[in-house]
Amino acid sequence: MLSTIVLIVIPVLLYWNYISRKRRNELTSNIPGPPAYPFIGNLFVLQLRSVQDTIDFLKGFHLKYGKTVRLWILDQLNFCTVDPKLVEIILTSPKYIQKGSLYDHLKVWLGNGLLLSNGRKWFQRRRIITPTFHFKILEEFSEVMDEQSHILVDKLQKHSWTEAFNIEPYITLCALDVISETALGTKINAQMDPSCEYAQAVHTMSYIVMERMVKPYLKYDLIFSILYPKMKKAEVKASRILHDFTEHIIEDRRKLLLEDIKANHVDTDEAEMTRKRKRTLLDVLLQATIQGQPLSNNDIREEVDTFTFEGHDTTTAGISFTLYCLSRQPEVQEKVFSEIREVIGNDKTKPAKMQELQDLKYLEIVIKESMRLYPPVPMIARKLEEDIQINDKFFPAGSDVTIPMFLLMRDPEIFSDPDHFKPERFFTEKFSEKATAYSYIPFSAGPRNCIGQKFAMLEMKCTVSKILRYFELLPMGEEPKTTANLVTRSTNGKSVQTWSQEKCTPHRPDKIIDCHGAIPTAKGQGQSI
Ligand code: HEM
Repeated sequence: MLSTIVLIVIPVLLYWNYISRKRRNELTSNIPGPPAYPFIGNLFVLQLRSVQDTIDFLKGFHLKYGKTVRLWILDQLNFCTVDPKLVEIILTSPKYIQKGSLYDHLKVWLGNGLLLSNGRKWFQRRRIITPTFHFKILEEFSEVMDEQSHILVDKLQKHSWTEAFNIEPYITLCALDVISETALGTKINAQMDPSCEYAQAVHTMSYIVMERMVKPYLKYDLIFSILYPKMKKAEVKASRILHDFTEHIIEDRRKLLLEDIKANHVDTDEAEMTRKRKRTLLDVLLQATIQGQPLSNNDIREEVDTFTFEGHDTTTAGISFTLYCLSRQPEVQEKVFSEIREVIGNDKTKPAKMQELQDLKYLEIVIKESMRLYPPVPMIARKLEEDIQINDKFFPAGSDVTIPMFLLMRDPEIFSDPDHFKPERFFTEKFSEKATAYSYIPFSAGPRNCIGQKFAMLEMKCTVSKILRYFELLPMGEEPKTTANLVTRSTNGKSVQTWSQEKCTPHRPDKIIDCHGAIPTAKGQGQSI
């Protein structure tokens, strides 16, 4: 009986699979890619890869097959592209704003927040949230950034003059403190208490999401629960901790806001709110209405969770890779340090003002160059809602298109000497011209670009400049082994050695040069990163 069923069912499924792919296969046959098997497609090629070697794996793929590669994952047609023309069409058109299946695993945590929502919901939320990044509000946020980076340098003091260490965990906690205070209006003090439940849950959740992302068969909850029961349990626990935490804060803040309004301390006028206390993303959402209706706690929670996720791991990657690059490039570090002293002054305890941070133009291109080599968001993906035809190439609606940023931004046709850290290229090279503008997109581009990019730049500048005001970074410790995780990470951290600037006299440039002259030489110094 069983064999009869197998004999009938398998050929039927094979035939159905052949028919369902046939048209798409024919239409896209001129786009190269590895041979696909019935049913599974290229699943095995992908699933055998660990998170660690995603970068090398995709690099190899593009070297072998060209700028756009075709892949089948089960019945899903995928394209992986570093072709700026296709990237431009996808990112700039409001027709292609739906996210690819790559993001599905984030839903457990982020629900349908701004990063994952589509259509009308996304449009309305984007409109509500955009004012949170108003200049005036950012100015207040920069005070929080300064305070938190001050705690950070205190924590780093213990490493000064000792040995190379991984700076990333310190930056993570600082970034988490910044985002919770600015988005939620709540201090979680992660830097003072790294074992705090919330920080741990964020860490666990990020790890699990990425594990599921690189193993496409774990997309199905049932298979995930059967194959990885412990991980499933950890996912449920972490998501409960994260959701409970934000829900409590929303409740408390809603009560506070209502009490304030009752007591007439606050009127609903925006300017008045801003004047009385620091306005947070949560306040914006609590006061927002859509067609006269306030947002529910659940609606607000998904947005707040999205900000916590998007707003701390990304900036951590941006800051810690910049610090690593600076530690390996003493001349660049020297220039940044001089600029900081010129703009902010010699008193390192003085908080940096927002305008001063904006005036750090050289530091800005250093951060941009670091993000080119190590894009904090390693890849983005879209699901095509309509067909795309470019010359003889056809991309059918329903396909997923993935854009690996770390390959796009190292294209030798666009960037001279692409694997080298050369911040000055942002002054001299012409890749910002229209034709190649879509080759440098660490914050993505078009209608779904990063809403927090000004915030991110401010935080990165604030933290990096604060660290450099206190420490010189030495090129010690292992070179990072980069991997495309949810954000770009290094499997062995980002090692640097800090050397207290106290040892130099900030008022005496000759002394500074003496200090820099004492930098121990290390493997990789001045070499390609
Ligand atoms: C160096 C830091 C950052 C980088 C490189 C970065 C990069 C990106 C990229 C590439 C996207 C587009 C994702 C996609 O198309 O799938 C994005 C979206 C987004 N980012 Fe950022 N981001 C950073 C920091 C931040 C911060 C600090 C916040 C919040 C405070 C934030 C909030 C968001 C949100 C909410 C979206 C979704 C926007 C939408 O779909 O409308 N990001 N980010």
